[in-house]
Amino acid sequence: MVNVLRLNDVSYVRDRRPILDGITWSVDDSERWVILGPNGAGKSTLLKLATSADHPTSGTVEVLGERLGKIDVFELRNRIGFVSSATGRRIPPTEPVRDIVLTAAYSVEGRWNEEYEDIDVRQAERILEEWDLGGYADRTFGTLSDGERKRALIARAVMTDPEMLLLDEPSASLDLGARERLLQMLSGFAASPASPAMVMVTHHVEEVPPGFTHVLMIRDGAIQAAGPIRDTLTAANLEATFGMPFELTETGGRYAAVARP
Ligand SMILES: Nc1ncnc2c1ncn2[C@@H]1O[C@H](COP(=O)(O)OP(=O)(O)OP(=O)(O)O)[C@@H](O)[C@H]1O
Repeated sequence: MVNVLRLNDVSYVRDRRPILDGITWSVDDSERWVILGPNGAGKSTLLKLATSADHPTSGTVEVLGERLGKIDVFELRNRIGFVSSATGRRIPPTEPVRDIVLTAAYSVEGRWNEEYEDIDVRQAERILEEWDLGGYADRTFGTLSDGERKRALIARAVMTDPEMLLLDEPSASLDLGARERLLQMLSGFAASPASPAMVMVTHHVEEVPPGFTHVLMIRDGAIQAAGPIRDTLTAANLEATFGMPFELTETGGRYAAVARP
């Protein structure tokens, strides 16, 4: 097992307010984590540190074995796949889906006059098929549905064979069918030993893909619970995290929660 992310007593303070408070957490390459918590809990801020886009106010963050503040973060970022609504906004709407994936190999958004290697073109074709986008390669990003866009962004993120894949609410705004399709794909991807470590932020236990191994539950910037999903994703921990009692059920690796009357 190789450690890909390690936070030690991390705090992140803005406007004198602790947004993350005393977070100690680590992720190994074989693990697939879900970060669960209410709006404003600090989930995206945690991912921002994991992508090396920002530094903690105190404590230490090690990403892929490198301590933030001591290394060239641009080199590091090429080894991390990251999908969020913000990454989607950076893609030009006129960009064909094939190029969205292909340009990741060259760390650019929007094709210019680059010459692509055959090996990259073949890899992009393979990944497009894998994420069920083979028939969309010539379509432009602006013409895709939300579900297709999410898959295109994930395909782009995995194009560089990242050592860690970070997904910030990938199924937000998807209809039931698109959500289920995406969860099946994430679940299949998570099951492969060749896949990188994964960390996925969500608000909903229904969006936990089967096969994800661990859960980190946060509220007001502090960890409420963290550990293997089957021991940690409990009604008691949900109550501590979301501040109300829930009935939690699990069927075939899928979770559902409703408020307890
Ligand atoms: N740079 C900043 N300056 C001031 N406040 C910030 C900054 N970044 C985040 N915050 C605040 O920190 C809190 C946590 O934000 P964050 O986006 O990490 O939460 P989240 O758990 O991802 O929320 P959501 O589920 O709603 O996306 C929020 O109240 C947000 O307004």
